[in-house]
Amino acid sequence: KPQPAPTLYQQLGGEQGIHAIVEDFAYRLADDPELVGFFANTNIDYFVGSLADYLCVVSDGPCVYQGAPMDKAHQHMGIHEADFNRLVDALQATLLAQPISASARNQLLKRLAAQHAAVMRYQ
Ligand code: HEM
Repeated sequence: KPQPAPTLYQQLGGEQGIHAIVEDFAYRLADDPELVGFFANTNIDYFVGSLADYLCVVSDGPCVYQGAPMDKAHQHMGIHEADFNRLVDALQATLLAQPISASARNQLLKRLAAQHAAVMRYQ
């Protein structure tokens, strides 16, 4: 009997895989002098949990995202195009450091890139 194609969530390693992604990503943000300032007033435990839920939903996983929509979540942070690209590069480095296939990595980056307009809406 043919097996259903694995969801992107499964390809990312499910709950454990996404946990590892957000953890690695948070360390990269903290280590990046250009990005860390954006998170100066952020509750990092909350952020990491909410980002994990978000990535789970975006990858068709069995989660509920209860945070703000992407336009409101980032409004008036003064995010410039270069900041956006830098954050995506940090995420790319995270995904490369995890046991994730190129196909899954590119699918996730594509789904997140689709949020560019929303994130930049109120900058
Ligand atoms: C496609 C790109 C992005 C995605 C998918 C994304 C996703 C998220 C999510 C899910 C949250 C949690 C929101 C909540 O729980 O209400 C969040 C918060 C945040 N994001 Fe992003 N983000 C993106 C781009 C960026 C960029 C480019 C920056 C800055 C350079 C940034 C800075 C922040 C900060 C500082 C917070 C925490 C806000 C707070 O403390 O309340 N994000 N983001």
